[in-house]
Amino acid sequence: MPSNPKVAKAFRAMKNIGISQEKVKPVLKNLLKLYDKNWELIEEENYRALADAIFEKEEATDSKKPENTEQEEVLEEEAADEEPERPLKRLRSRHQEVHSSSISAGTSFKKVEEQAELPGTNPQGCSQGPQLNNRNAAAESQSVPCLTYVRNKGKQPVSPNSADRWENNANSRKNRLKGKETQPPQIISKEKGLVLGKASHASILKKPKTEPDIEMLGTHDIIKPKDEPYTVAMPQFEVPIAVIHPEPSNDKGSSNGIASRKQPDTSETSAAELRGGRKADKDIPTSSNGLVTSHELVKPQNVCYSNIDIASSTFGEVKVSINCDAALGRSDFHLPSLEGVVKLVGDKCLKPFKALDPNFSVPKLMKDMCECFLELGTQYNHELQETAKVDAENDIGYRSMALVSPNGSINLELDSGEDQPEKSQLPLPCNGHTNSTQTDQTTSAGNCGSVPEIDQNILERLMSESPVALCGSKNLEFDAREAQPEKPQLPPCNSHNNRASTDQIASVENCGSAPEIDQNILEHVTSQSPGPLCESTQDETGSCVVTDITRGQEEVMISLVNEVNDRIPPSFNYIAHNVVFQNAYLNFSLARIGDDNSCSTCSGDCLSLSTPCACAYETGGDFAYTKEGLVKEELLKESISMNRDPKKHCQFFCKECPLERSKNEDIIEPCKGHLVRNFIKECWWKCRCDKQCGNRVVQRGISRKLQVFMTPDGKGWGLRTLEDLPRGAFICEYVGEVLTNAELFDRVSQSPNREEHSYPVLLDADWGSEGVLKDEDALCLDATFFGNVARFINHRCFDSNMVEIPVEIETPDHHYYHLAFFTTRKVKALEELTWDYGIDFDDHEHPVKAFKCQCGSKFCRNMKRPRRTRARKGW
Ligand SMILES: C[S@@+](CC[C@H](N)C(=O)[O-])C[C@H]1O[C@@H](n2cnc3c(N)ncnc32)[C@H](O)[C@@H]1O
Repeated sequence: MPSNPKVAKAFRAMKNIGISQEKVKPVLKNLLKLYDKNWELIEEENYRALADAIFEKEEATDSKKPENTEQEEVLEEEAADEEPERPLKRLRSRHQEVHSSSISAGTSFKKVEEQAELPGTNPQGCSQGPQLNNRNAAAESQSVPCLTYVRNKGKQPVSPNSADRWENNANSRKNRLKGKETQPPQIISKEKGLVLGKASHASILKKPKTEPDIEMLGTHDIIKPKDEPYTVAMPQFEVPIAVIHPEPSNDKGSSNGIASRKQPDTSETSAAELRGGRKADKDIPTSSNGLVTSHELVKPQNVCYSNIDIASSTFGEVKVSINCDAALGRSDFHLPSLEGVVKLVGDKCLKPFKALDPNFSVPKLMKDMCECFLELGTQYNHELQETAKVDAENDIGYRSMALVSPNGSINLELDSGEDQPEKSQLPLPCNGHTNSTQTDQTTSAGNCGSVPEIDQNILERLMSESPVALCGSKNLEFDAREAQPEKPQLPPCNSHNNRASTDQIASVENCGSAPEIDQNILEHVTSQSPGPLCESTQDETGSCVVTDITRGQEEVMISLVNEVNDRIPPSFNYIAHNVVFQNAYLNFSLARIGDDNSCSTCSGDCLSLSTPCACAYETGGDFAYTKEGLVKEELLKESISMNRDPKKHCQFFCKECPLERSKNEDIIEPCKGHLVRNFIKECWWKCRCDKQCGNRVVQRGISRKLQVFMTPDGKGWGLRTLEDLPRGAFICEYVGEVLTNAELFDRVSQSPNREEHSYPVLLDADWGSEGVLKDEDALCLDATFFGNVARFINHRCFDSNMVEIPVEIETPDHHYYHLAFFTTRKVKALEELTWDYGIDFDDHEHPVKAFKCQCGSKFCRNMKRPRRTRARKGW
């Protein structure tokens, strides 16, 4: 045993997740050096830093060199002063509770009949459906409880030929999390004290409690994919952040996924020069601000907004200074925290629109910022100031200052730069500073420099939207130029103002030293916003056509046509992968994926193995896909049957249903039930099979020829296939913002027009494994503002040609998963693709008003009477 107990403990922790000492030792040694022997950093989150660094190292090197095996050497070498490798994944210093659902015992399913009964033949009828998808049978329905519960103790693969393999699916899934206390699912059972109430349609809608701001910070804990650069501080405000995705379709950023730092660019050319294509004028006034280093700040010549100043140094530091005269002479003004201001601006600008208001502009944003500053400043709030002080103690990349002149005019400065001198405490209220829009006259922040965390999103938006790009002084291997996916040439915009087009992209590219930002976000803001799809042209027949609504974000181009009416393409931000909105808790860590949840010894294509690997446990010991990449019959039938007749399937009932909780926290109605769904589990990073392994389908993205079109029957836009499709084919994932159920409730309640199209679905397939699910774990997806092609899929009652199946990719914790659509039958080219939202058309109390169904199905639930109850898949 090593003499240092901390080392021994680290070895033990790694051993627990299957990592040998040989692998741990060199990495631990490096980490110790890197963190100055700060064991706290290494130990936190159950040695997550260490585990991640080990995995990264493994991924980065094809050949593994055998290391010395003596643990003691680690200690001996702690003192060695060779330059350690940087950890390949950046860690966040904050502490975070490792969440995971407790495990419930698996449930044995009844074998489904070959063909699901049609509604007409089933007097019980299928239940009504969801708007926010939750196929919970409404409580008045006669739900079929699970009668047997079998625990898959051995986790042994089940014979692929076993007729019971889908029965084992749920068992294995419930057992997948290590070290979790097992507990049976909440089943309809009076003995367990669960109430099986009737569906109440009279619940009072109540705004959910909003989390305090302090909790909003640091709710995300995301490891970036190896192909992407890492972000020091994930954005925390209203703009969603990209969720990890396994194989970016565009090969951008660092090829090996290692975000390393470049040496600072010491060239004399400043970012402003690059943008303007000329050398900096050394006579341009420079800042004397204490926060700025000796590098000159150069004002670009093309900035002409009277109350905004932008200056950059030769090292790429940039300062944005906003002058807000409106506080002039106001004695009631007190300096608010910048965090508060940014939050308020976020609320004001972003909340109502999400996809940017077509009238959005940076000057307007800055004006809003000044107004918010004034608003908060005149409602002096001591608590806010305290928060600012606390936040100021955090080490953050972006600094900001708020200066108030003696005459009350405000000068806000946003400053990006990591080599700033120590932050100064903000004396509050601060009202004795010289105001100037000239950076050289700006008073030192030392006198008034609150340094709260500023939303990186705001900066990124500024980067992409501003006529002058903001550049940070952080130099990373990541080059914004690489971040631009190769996009097909798009026809010129003819109906909208595409502010974030190539000009802005170019200015970001030219920065050379882009701040460290999430590549996905950069893509969103540079290529997506503002929302409208503006590449529509008219073809010779006068039809509106968009060549590729994905703007190059999918492997295939997806066109849009309107041959029916004058409606122009909708305004939204196309994203190929989910993004996290705000409070949703996604805990991705390779360290959480044990060996029994990945195939670390596989190579090539797992589907060709004679005995299925560990990744097949989830699906009862057999892979979910055929060699042709289609979902296997049994799983498909089971999934279809679940949608068509949920009452025949196993449901769980939450102890305290998040849906009901968000409606009324004081009187929480009984849970109306959630289906226990079968998951597909795909191989992933920790697996050693290759990227083309047949057990990786959804993560590879859309491959079929699809088209968005205007439906002729009043359903608005729809999605259709341009090729014949076999049964069981993957079409697309439902991509959108990952929100908590409470956030969604909030969003929908605040929506000015609730009757408009809404796109949320619940990720409730595993809610039952928890006692009381926390708000941040009760997730859903909303594609209203950020989404992919799935947002165009229309509803069809009962006999839709697609079915959704939950897919586990990055995390065994099923709070978060992917919702993937597969065909339920052969589909002919040009047929519309539909899925059954599961809406209860009679639920008039639902926050989202149901549309009048035009699905045309002979089983349409909206037409047929008497009503059938059917649980929504959504809310
Ligand atoms: C996910 S969106 C589908 C795309 C939508 N048609 C559009 O134009 O953007 C859902 C919305 O489409 C419309 N919709 C979907 N299925 C429908 C149906 N069967 N009948 C009538 N409207 C439908 C409703 O307005 C619904 O809120």
